[in-house]
This record gives sequence, C-alpha cells and structure tokens, in this order.
Amino acid sequence: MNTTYEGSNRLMFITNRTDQYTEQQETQWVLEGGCRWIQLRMKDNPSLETARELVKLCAPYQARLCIDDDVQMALESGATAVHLGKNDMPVDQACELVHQSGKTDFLIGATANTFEDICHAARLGASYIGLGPFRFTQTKKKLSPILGLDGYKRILEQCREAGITLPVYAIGGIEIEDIPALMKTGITGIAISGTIIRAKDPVQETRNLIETILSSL
Ligand SMILES: Cc1ncc(COP(=O)(O)OP(=O)(O)O)c(N)n1
Ligand SMILES: Cc1ncsc1CCOP(=O)(O)O
Ligand SMILES: [Mg+2]
Repeated sequence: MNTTYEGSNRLMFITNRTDQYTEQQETQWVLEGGCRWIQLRMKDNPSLETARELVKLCAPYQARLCIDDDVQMALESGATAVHLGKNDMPVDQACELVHQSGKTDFLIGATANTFEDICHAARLGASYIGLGPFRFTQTKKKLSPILGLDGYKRILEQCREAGITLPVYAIGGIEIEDIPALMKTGITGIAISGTIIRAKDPVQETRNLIETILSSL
C-alpha cells in the first residue's frame, strides 16, 4: 500500500449496526475523533445506498472508505477499498475488476489467520492484511482460531524473515490496553469495532485509541 502511516490511518474502524446506532452515526463519531480509515460491514443487509452515504460522509475528511466482502459495491459506491475474506471473491479476481475499472488508488484487503494466509494474499496482490482474531469477540460469527499476542509475535517474525512488508492490521476483541504490546509485534495498525461503539463517548475513545497507537510506535 503506497500510503504514509499516521495515527489517523493506523486505526481502522469497522461499523456494526446496533439497536441504538446506525452505520452513519458511528462513522460520523469516528471521523470527528480523527479516524480516516473506515470499513462498512453489513453482514445481514448490505446496502449500496448506505455505502454511498458513507462515501459522502468521508469525503470532507479525506477519509478512506472500505467495503466489506463486495468489490462491485465498493467500486459502484465510490469507496476506495474492499476487504475480502477466505469465503469472498479471490483477491486476484478482485484485482482484475479494479484494473478494469481504471481506479488506480484502490486498496484490496485480505483476511489472514496464519503466516501461510499472508503469503497467499501477498502473492495474489493484496494491499494490506487483516490478521486475527486477537481474542474472542461477539462481533463476528464463526471465528478462526484465536491468535493471542504470541500468535502475532510469531507470524510477524515470520513475515520479517520472509521479507513480506505488507501492512498488517490486528483485529478481534481489541481494547485500548492491548495496543502497546500489539504494536510492538510490528503490525501497522489496529482494526476495531466494539470498543468504540460500546464506549460512553465514542469520539473521545477514537482519539484515545489513535493517541495510544501513536505513542506505542
Ligand atoms: C481489517 C479486517 N480484517 C478481517 C476482516 C474479516 O473479514 P472476513 O474474514 O471476510 O469476515 P467478515 O468481516 O466478512 O465477516 C475484516 N472484515 N476486516
Ligand atoms: C470482522 C472481524 N474479523 C475478525 S474479528 C472481527 C470483528 C472485530 O470487531 P471487534 O473489534 O468488535 O471485536
Ligand atoms: Mg468477508
């Protein structure tokens, strides 16, 4: 990913609609808190209209919007990234669609749970990796095996030995206290949903998370 890393894009916020909050409300909070890397994740009811609304919310902040699972929706909505898991479109096929669209600044993220997953995603042309889960979380069903801190230490060390320099984002049940040790493993950033949405003040929580990431570098 040909990107400069600042605090604002080392935190990726992942939306999760609740009875209380819409994706739009959550996105507005994290933008106000300084986050510039947002993923729209709507597992039950993906909506092109919501994707377009989030593109509009992100534009004045020059924030990147990533769409979970669906490269067509990402391209059609004007988002600037897609995130693909093992059961989604293969990364190389998505690269082809992005190439055909003529979008040159578009990022393709891939999920990994092992070093081998990272190697595979890198070979297919992924721009960044979402590596997890760090610990159990209610936000996602059918979790892959939990990595814990030792899993990140081991996998990031393997990446260094293999000369793989793709940006890696840690994901899954991450809380603010986890960040210093996680950042020390060599990851680029942190992807978070619940810790922000459950916070009393999500705007301030976003600021605190970014500050903690920056001070852990
Ligand atoms: C940054 C990031 N990493 C991992 C995931 C998980 O993607 P996936 O495995 O496709 O699972 P779903 O999110 O689609 O349920 C992610 N979304 N973002
Ligand atoms: C999408 C996803 N993939 C692995 S864990 C997870 C959910 C992250 O959300 P939270 O920060 O609430 O655990
Ligand atoms: Mg997916």
